[in-house]
This record gives sequence, C-alpha cells and structure tokens, in this order.
Amino acid sequence: MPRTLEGQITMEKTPSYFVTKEAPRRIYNMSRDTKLIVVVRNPVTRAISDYTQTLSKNPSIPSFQALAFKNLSTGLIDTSWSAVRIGIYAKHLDNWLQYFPLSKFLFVSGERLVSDPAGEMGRVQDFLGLQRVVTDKHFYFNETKGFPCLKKPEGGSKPRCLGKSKGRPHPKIDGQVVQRLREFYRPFNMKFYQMTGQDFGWD
Ligand SMILES: Nc1ncnc2c1ncn2[C@@H]1O[C@H](COP(=O)(O)OS(=O)(=O)O)[C@@H](OP(=O)(O)O)[C@H]1O
Repeated sequence: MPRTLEGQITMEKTPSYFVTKEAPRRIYNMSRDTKLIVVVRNPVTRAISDYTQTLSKNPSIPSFQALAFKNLSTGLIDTSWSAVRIGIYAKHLDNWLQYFPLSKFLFVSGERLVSDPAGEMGRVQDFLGLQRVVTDKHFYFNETKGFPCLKKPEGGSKPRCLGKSKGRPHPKIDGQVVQRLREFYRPFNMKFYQMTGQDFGWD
C-alpha cells in the first residue's frame, strides 16, 4: 500500500479478499484502523453472474446446474464450487469478525447500488467521513445499458457507463435449480442479516 498523508484516504479493491482465509489477519497486522466495505448481492444471482463471467471466457464449460449440484436428483449442492461458496456470506464474515469489529464494516447492497446508486454512495461517503460530493446529480439511467451511468466522470466531459463485462445478460437457469439454491442460501442469508443488523431482502 502507498504511504498516506494526513487528509488522504488510500483505497484498495480486491473482491477475493472477503473470501480469503488469511486476508483478515494480514490486513489487521498491516493496519487495524482499516475500514472495510463489502458489496453483497443476492447470492443466487451472484452465483449466476459468476458463472456468466466464466462462461464468457470459456464457452465449453459444463452447464450451471452440472456445476452447482453434487447430485442433481437429491438436490445436494456442491459447496466446493467457488460460485456457490462465495455467496455463503455469513461464513466469510465470521472469519473477518475474529479480527475486526462490526463497526469497521460497511455493507453495501448490490441491488440498491443499481436501483439507487446515489443513496448507496451517500452511505459510503458517510462511512468514510467524507462530504457527500457524489449525489443524484452525478447519475442517469442509461436505457441501452439498462443500468445507471455517470453523467460526467472525473476528468472527462462525456457520460460514462461501466464496461461490457458489467451488467451482462445472464443465461436462463431452470426455475427448480434457482429454487433449490434459494433454499440452500436462506439460513446463511438469515445469519448474515442477523450478524450485520441489515435485511438485504433476498428471501
Ligand atoms: N451501474 C452499473 N453498471 C453495470 N453493472 C452494474 C452497475 N451497478 C452494479 N452493477 C453490477 O455489477 C456487476 C459486476 O460487478 P462485479 O462485482 O462482478 O465486478 S468485479 O469483476 O468483481 O469487479 C454486474 O453483474 P452482472 O449483471 O452479472 O454482469 C452488475 O449487475
């Protein structure tokens, strides 16, 4: 990490830290004052999004359901598949709470980041002790992209949406497969709501 002067905030974004066993200890040993921001979305949609990403790089991978189930007829989920495992948020958070108190965390709703980006960004700015500089005025809904985009990014004059790999259409997954995954995640989601004191409304 670079040196940070008074009045500066250094930020780093690595999604995989949240699910990496050694990360909390290492970050705690680097700086126990670190603030932690975790963006979470419905773990079922997250798993499908993850699969979509892998599929785009390698179109010959097995079907979603072939990877998600150990046994399709008994409905046994394969928790060793990373797309499934990452969505067990309560388990990962438990590991972090061995080092950091809950007050060091901000949990951002991935769903609200799309439906109300300025609102979620407001929470981020408050959490970091920043003035609310990013507001409603900075976003517009781009009908073609189907997502909010920035009206005028920092240092640029043209509107800017996130890249092609963000907000891709997902393949259609069988309703029963989705239902079984919902059931699988429900207790972990409940635990996560309880741990964070936030109901993300996934159930
Ligand atoms: N404004 C805006 N524009 C486009 N996409 C948006 C936006 N806000 C949130 N999202 C959602 O971000 C998802 C991709 O983010 P990731 O967390 O997968 O990105 S990363 O690769 O881990 O950095 C991506 O997931 P997919 O829809 O599965 O592609 C989006 O749903």
